[in-house]
This record gives sequence, C-alpha cells and structure tokens, in this order.
Amino acid sequence: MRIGILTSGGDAPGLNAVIRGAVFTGIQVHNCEFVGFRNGWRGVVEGDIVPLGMPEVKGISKQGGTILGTSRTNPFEGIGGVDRVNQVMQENGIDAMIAIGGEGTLAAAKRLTDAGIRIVGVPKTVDNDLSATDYSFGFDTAVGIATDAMDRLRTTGDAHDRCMVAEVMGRHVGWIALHSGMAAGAHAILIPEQKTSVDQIVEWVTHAHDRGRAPLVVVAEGFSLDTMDDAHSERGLDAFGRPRLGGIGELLAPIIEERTGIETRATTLGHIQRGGTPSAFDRVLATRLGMAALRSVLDGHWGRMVALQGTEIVHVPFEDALGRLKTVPEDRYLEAKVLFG
Ligand SMILES: Nc1ncnc2c1ncn2[C@@H]1O[C@H](COP(=O)(O)OP(=O)(O)O)[C@@H](O)[C@H]1O
Ligand SMILES: O=P(O)(O)OC[C@H]1O[C@](O)(COP(=O)(O)O)[C@@H](O)[C@@H]1O
Ligand SMILES: [Mg+2]
Repeated sequence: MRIGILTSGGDAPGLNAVIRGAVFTGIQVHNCEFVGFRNGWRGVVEGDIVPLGMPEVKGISKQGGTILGTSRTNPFEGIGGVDRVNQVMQENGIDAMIAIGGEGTLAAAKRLTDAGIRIVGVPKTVDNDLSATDYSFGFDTAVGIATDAMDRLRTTGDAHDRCMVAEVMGRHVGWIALHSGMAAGAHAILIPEQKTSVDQIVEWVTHAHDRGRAPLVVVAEGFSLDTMDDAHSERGLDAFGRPRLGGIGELLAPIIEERTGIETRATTLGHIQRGGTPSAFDRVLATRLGMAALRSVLDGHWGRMVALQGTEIVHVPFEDALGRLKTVPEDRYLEAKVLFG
C-alpha cells in the first residue's frame, strides 16, 4: 500500500514523531510505501510530494516543527476540491492518506472521506482542546516550557518584590495555564472558561503579597475580564480571519500595579511554547499515535482518528472530535482555585 502523510495547521512538538511512528512501522513491518505532502493540504492540492522513507525519518522524533512543513490551506478552496484531490492521489499512485492536524484539518478530512477518499486522522493541538482525546502531543511540552519560564519569573520577581504576570497560549481553553500555573505555584490562574473581575485578581495578588510572596499571575491569551465581551486582540485578524490574540498580560499588568501598589511586570511566552524538542511524554504519545494511525489505514478505518483514552490508543469517528471543544471543567478550575491568593 502507498500512503501519503500530511501535517496541517499550527505546528506542535511531536509532529515528526507521529510521522516516524507511522513510516517506521509501515515500512519495517507491513511493507508499505510512503510519500509526504508538503505544507499540509496545499501539497495535496498542488501535487507537491516528497519521498518519505527510512532515511527521511531517521532520528526525527526528537525534532520540533515538521519535516513536511505545514499550512492552514483549506483543500476545498482555489483549485482544490474532491476531484482535484482524487486526481493527485491517482497520478501519484497513493491509496490512502494520514492527515495530522487540528479541528479544521479533521473537518476537511471528514468532508473528503464522506466523498470516498480514504483518510485516517491524527489529532494535533498544543492547546489540548480537541474532544475525544484525553491528551494531544505538544501539550506536555508546552506546559513544561511554560513551567520552566514561570520558575524563572518567580526568582526575579522575588528579588525585586514584584508581581509577575505570565501570558501563555490557550485561544479558547485554559489547559496550558491551568497545568503550568499549578506546577509553578501561581497565585492566580486566569483562563478563557472563567471570566474574572479585576477586584478578584487584586484580592489574590494582595493576599499573596501580604504573605510575603512575589505574586505570580498566569493568564491564558484567550482570557477575558468580566467586563470584556471578547478576548483581548489588538493586532487585527490573521490570514484566515481569526483575531490575533496576545497582549492580555500587558493589559492586566498596569491595572494590577495601579490597584495594588505592587510593581508589576508582564511576560508573553508566545511561540516559544510550540518550538523546539518535544518532551519524552510527547515523543512516546506521538509515536504511538503514528503507529496506531498506520494500523487504522491497514484496517480501513476511514473517517476515523486515533486518540488517547486513559492509557489506550483507540480510534473514534472524526465527528467525535469536531464541533465541541474540550474545555477546562469547572471542578478542575475549582481544585486549582484553592491554591490562589
Ligand atoms: N470545514 C472545513 N473544511 C475544510 N477545511 C477547513 C474546515 N475548517 C477549517 N479548515 C481548514 O483547516 C485549516 C487548519 O486548521 P486546524 O487544523 O484547526 O489548525 P489550527 O487549529 O492549528 O489552526 C484552517 O485554517 C482551514 O483552512
Ligand atoms: O501564531 P499562529 O500559528 O497563528 O497560532 C496561534 C494560535 O495557535 C495556538 O497555539 C493553538 O494551537 P493548536 O491548534 O495546536 O491548539 C493558539 O494557542 C494560538 O492562538
Ligand atoms: Mg486548534
């Protein structure tokens, strides 16, 4: 069998380990052949294909980014569409595809599978917001990087007796903020799921400071104060019409400083959280997902994605991952909240 692999959407540490897991098992155990589509669906639509054999995947599971490149191209736009995808697959002798990507990638994969194209999905999200998988690769790495950054912010905060605000990723959900904030002993964790007042934040910061602490406030980029309708966005829309988030930490810092009288600094971690080498956990998870995706292809599980449930890798229909975000449940937030202030 000849299988095409693509990575689509924002990158996440572990993409290369998924590719290696699938290619290694496919070639060594099942006599499959592979090609890579370059830059996500764009490579599918444009027929931009590269060889993908053992030499290409050697040693890549520890590499960040994706050896295939990625994009946010919609395969139904421009010259794309079902007929074009079928044509490129036929011309290149490709029997099936493994699509690694986020909700949009899987939505595209579902539409193509509904039209008869043979696709298996692998969920990708650094924010950990896809339903039907307990964790996605990249999330553990991002939490590790954010926690390390907060440990560092705490020592400089202590030295100057300052309040430090750390802004982390999390467009719609606060998983990275919740986990890294808990790990680093934050005095307040602000997430998109829980609108919060300035008064409440000021109370937590003041209380921590009164106990002799340099307060650490962790805020997800998608967080809104209770007075805001939408997440803070001051840099317009991206090429796909989504508001560019970022800057809520910088917005909060002067408010906290003015209201508490404690000197306050904000740091935005940004794409550092997505770059570089994946954690051991993410390498193992991603490798297992890649291997399972290959098994799903061999078993003909079209229209399904592999997922982690508990400690098992299972496969679920694309629709189970679509349309419903995996948000931080109230009880997980309340559990963390006990530690605030
Ligand atoms: N219903 C859809 N059909 C086809 N393509 C889609 C659909 N929804 C989104 N996409 C495409 O998938 C791209 C990648 O999105 P996604 O996989 O969610 O990555 P990310 O979450 O990192 O942005 C989107 O930018 C868009 O072009
Ligand atoms: O800068 P980019 O590539 O547009 O992406 C930024 C967005 O991607 C994210 O990192 C989410 O990525 P995931 O889709 O992997 O969860 C958000 O936290 C952030 O808003
Ligand atoms: Mg996403």
